[in-house]
Amino acid sequence: MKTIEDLGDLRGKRVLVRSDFNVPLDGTTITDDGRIRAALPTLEALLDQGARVVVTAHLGRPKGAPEAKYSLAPVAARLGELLGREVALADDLVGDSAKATVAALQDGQVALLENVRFDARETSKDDAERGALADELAALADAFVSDGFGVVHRKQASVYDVAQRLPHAAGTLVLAEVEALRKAVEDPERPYVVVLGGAKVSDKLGVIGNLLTKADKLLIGGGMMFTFLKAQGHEVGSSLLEEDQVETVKGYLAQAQESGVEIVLPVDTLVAPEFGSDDFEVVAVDAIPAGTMGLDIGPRSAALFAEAILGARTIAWNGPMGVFERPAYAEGTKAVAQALVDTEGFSIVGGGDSAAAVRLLGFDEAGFGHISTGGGASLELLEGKTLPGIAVLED
Ligand SMILES: Nc1ncnc2c1ncn2[C@@H]1O[C@H](COP(=O)(O)OP(=O)(O)O)[C@@H](O)[C@H]1O
Ligand SMILES: O=C(OP(=O)(O)O)[C@H](O)COP(=O)(O)O
Repeated sequence: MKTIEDLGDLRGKRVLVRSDFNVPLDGTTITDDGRIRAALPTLEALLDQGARVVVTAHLGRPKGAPEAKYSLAPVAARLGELLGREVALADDLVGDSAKATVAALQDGQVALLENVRFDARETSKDDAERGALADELAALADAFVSDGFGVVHRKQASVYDVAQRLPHAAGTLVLAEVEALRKAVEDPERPYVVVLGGAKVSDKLGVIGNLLTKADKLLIGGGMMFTFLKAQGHEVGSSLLEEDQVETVKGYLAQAQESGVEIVLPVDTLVAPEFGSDDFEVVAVDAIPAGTMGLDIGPRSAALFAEAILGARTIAWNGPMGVFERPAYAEGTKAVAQALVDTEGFSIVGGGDSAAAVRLLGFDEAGFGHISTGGGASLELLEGKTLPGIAVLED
């Protein structure tokens, strides 16, 4: 991959940077700014050279139209504080406001475009639609730097198509992530254990087929566990469930058995009648009461998972074990994080929320082998897949 240095002298040049600023928010308060901090080295390197930096990023999953709760305004403010410079926020992505904001930039100044997913073309499956948006984005800049590692697994206009239209390079975050993760991908020390959880169940179920050919053990917690429990014939109440994936998961369970890979599922879970309720209890996974939802793995499961992690030489973890944002449902995630710190194996934590969980629960980042800013992206790299946002930079 080309680096920023390969782009030559960037003084006075308009450089479009794709960052991943998909940070956890409580209203308009950023609860963990790790992804913004991770973007700073590239932005500072460009600004120090006198480039005019235009940043594009997404927040959440808006449905292709502006929605106030997904505005990047809190991110612009935090980025300005961290850079120690004013960050102009355009009201739109490629409209009059964006054009005027970019035109007003002086050398060494930075602007942020409003949420790229407010434009439905960003995530379109249609090449021509994405291409039309990429043309408009490319018209705002002289060069493109891809540094949003958390989105390089997405074939989206601001990640993939725009790179085909401008001289391009990988930013320092993308380079560092790929280097750190490639080591684990190519020759993981064994036993190699992968821990999966979180809420993006349909996305992440897709990686399991390939992981079953790589890992020795898969530990499944978080929102993902209920589709597995259902596939085993258990009732899961009102827990997060991908009903249409139950058959696929049955296939994974059979595949694992044939190939000698162990899939470790929780034996107990913390349930409550509704999200946020303090009326919770721990039940066995074959006794989830109707009308309750599973919000964390239970203590027996946490001990089981910790034991597997402590016995491993390489551990990749993506996705919290429960709704860790509420202390009452954070114990499973804490236990897994603690085991990752205690193990003698090399540990990789991936994902916006998983990395945030580690910090918010008070763990020292130095206790982990690598904390990746990308969950889906790091998992797909670990699967051995070619990621569109990386491949396009290798051309
Ligand atoms: N049992 C569960 N039910 C619903 N949501 C859950 C459950 N367990 C974890 N989560 C949620 O998963 C979210 C993180 O998922 P995800 O985005 O997949 O992880 P990451 O960003 O680390 O890749 C957290 O906000 C957490 O509250
Ligand atoms: O948060 C992200 O990914 P992650 O939850 O897999 O770490 C990225 O910003 C990608 O977001 P997306 O999964 O909505 O494309």
